[in-house]
Parts: sequence; structure tokens; C-alpha cells
Amino acid sequence: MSVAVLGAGAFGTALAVALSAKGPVTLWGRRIEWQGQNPLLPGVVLPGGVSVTENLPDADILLVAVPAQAMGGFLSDHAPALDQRALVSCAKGIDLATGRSPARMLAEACPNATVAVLTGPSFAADIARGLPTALTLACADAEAGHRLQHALSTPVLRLYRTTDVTGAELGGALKNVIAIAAGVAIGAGLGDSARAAIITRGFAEMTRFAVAKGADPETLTGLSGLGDLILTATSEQSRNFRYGLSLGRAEAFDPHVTVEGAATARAVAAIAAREGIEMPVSTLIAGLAGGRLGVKQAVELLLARPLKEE
Ligand SMILES: NC(=O)c1ccc[n+]([C@@H]2O[C@H](COP(=O)([O-])OP(=O)(O)OC[C@H]3O[C@@H](n4cnc5c(N)ncnc54)[C@H](O)[C@@H]3O)[C@@H](O)[C@H]2O)c1
Ligand SMILES: O=P(O)(O)OC[C@H](O)CO
Repeated sequence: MSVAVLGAGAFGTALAVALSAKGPVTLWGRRIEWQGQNPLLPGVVLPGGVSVTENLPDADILLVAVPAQAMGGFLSDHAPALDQRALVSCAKGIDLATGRSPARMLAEACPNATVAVLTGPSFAADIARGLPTALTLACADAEAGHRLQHALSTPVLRLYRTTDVTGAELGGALKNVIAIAAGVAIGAGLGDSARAAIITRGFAEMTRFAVAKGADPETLTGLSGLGDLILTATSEQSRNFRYGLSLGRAEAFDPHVTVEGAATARAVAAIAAREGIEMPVSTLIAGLAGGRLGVKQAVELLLARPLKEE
């Protein structure tokens, strides 16, 4: 099956590099201003098996690796050309404008496509270097999921399979919000114990939100939920964690860096308020990211919450 990656950022480029171990891969970007090495993925030389193009490619499997907040614009430009394919969303977020997940946006814009999600703990730099990585491939159609799992696994990129698209996708989106909170805790000097509390209580609210949206709670304990939360909330390789660090330290952060958790926190807080889902950490991160709250005030609000059963 032919494979193309749409979106030539760090993750799309890393996936193209990794999958070129199995056969030729086309990497599509809207404006490619580099050759051989993508500045978003420094130090990685594209292998010969990856061909880069600005013309939307024709392939059996299209991995869509644009950020969640860019998915709407991307689909308005390209949806008709994507229908009737296997579309694998690689974005981890919730669209702020519509409150929809990337897979849902793909399915609505391309009603005849088979839609799947690729998610889980994986830094682009690790994948591109060929380091061992385990991910989740989620597809509601179990047979199609099985085919995609095999088509996209390599000896070092191991894909586990699930039919719980909602659980896998929300785990990946929500962990970014909690990773920002973990970064804030460390940046503000609250310590490792506070970070552990935020990760644990954050995981509880990730699960609460996902279950309210129809997810199987067990999915949240897998690679796409807990696995990715552990990675993102504990590593300075993570852009979400680094953004949180800068908030905690009251330092500026490069606005050109993709930080999915900032907009997703605001999307989640709006949905949670509307639907009565208790999401204290995400709601505070939405306030911080939106500039409505300061770190001191956010910490005070969190510590002032009523004592309750775990
Ligand atoms: N970088 C990682 O380690 C990593 C790992 C796993 C998942 N992801 C997820 O992958 C997604 C993409 O992240 P990234 O790291 O590649 O971001 P990035 O900032 O490195 O690149 C984003 C790319 O998307 C392109 N883009 C933006 N809007 C577009 C549009 N309308 N049409 C076409 N292209 C458009 C940009 O030009 C850029 O090349 C995010 O949802 C992220 O959470 C990233
Ligand atoms: O750099 P981040 O914070 O966007 O995280 C990248 C991946 O999602 C980690 O699994």
C-alpha cells in the first residue's frame, strides 16, 4: 500500500523518515523552503526513500500530520481530494473553533474515507533517529485498523491496535494540557511532589472527560493516555512541558512553536463548563494560557479546592 504524509512539520517529517524503511514515502507540505534537512527536525537528513512535494499526493494511506488548530483550514483547502482514502490523523488536540477532534473533522469532511488515529508517546526526534517507539493505531473499523497497523509498523515503530478512537484521541489531546500544568509546577518551583500530584489528578480528569465522551476508561491507561502523559509531563523535549515551564517562570515563549495543549485547554474548559464535567487542572491552564489568570492565583485556586475522597 502506498503511503504519503501530509504536513511537513517535525512529526510528519519524522514519520516519513521512519516509514521509508518499508518503502517509498511522499512527504507533502504547503510551502517547502528547505532541502534535505527540515529545520523543524534539526540534524535529520532525509533518506532517499522520502520524496518531498508541494503537490497533494495520491496514495492509499494518507497520514495527516498538521496541528489540530490547523486541521479546519487544511480540510477546507483539500477535503475533496482526500475522500475515499485511509486517513490517519496524527494531531493531538481539540479544535478551539468547533470543539471537535481531528478525527471527527476528517470523518465529517471526508464521509467516504476510512479514518484512523495514530497517537502515543513519541517525540519526532526519537522516531526520526530510529529509536524504539510504541504507538496506538485506533480505528473504529477493526479490519481496516488491522491492515493499517501492519502497513505502518516497522521493527522499531511498534503499533498497538484499538477500536476506541475516542479514548485514544482524547488521551493524546488531554495529556498536552496536563503536561503544561506539570511544567508550570516545575517552573514555579513547586517541586517534584507537586508535579506528581498534578500528573495523577490530571490523569483522573483526563479519564473523566474521555469517559463522558464515550471512551473506554481502559484505553486511558494505555500508550495513548497514561503512556503519553508520563512522557510529556516529565521531559523537556516536550514543547507543552517547556511552555508550562516558561509560564511558571514568567518567561516569554516563542509564539511560533506548536503548543497543542494551550488551545486544547481552552476548548476542553468550554466543553467541561457546558456539560458539567469537573476539570479543575485543565480549567486553570485555560485561564493561564488565555492570560486571564496568573500562576500565583492558579495555584491558590487549586489548593483551595474542597478536600474530598480520592
Ligand atoms: N513533534 C512531535 O514530537 C510530535 C509527536 C507526536 C505527535 N505530534 C503531533 O503532530 C501534530 C503536528 O505537530 P508537529 O510537531 O509536526 O508541528 P510543527 O510545528 O513541527 O509543524 C506543523 C506543520 O504543519 C504545517 N501546517 C500548518 N497549517 C497547515 C495547513 N493548513 N496546511 C498544511 N500544512 C500546515 C506547518 O507549515 C508545519 O510544517 C501536532 O498535533 C502534534 O501534537 C507531534
Ligand atoms: O512536544 P510536544 O509536547 O508537542 O509532545 C510531542 C508528543 O506528543 C509526545 O508524545
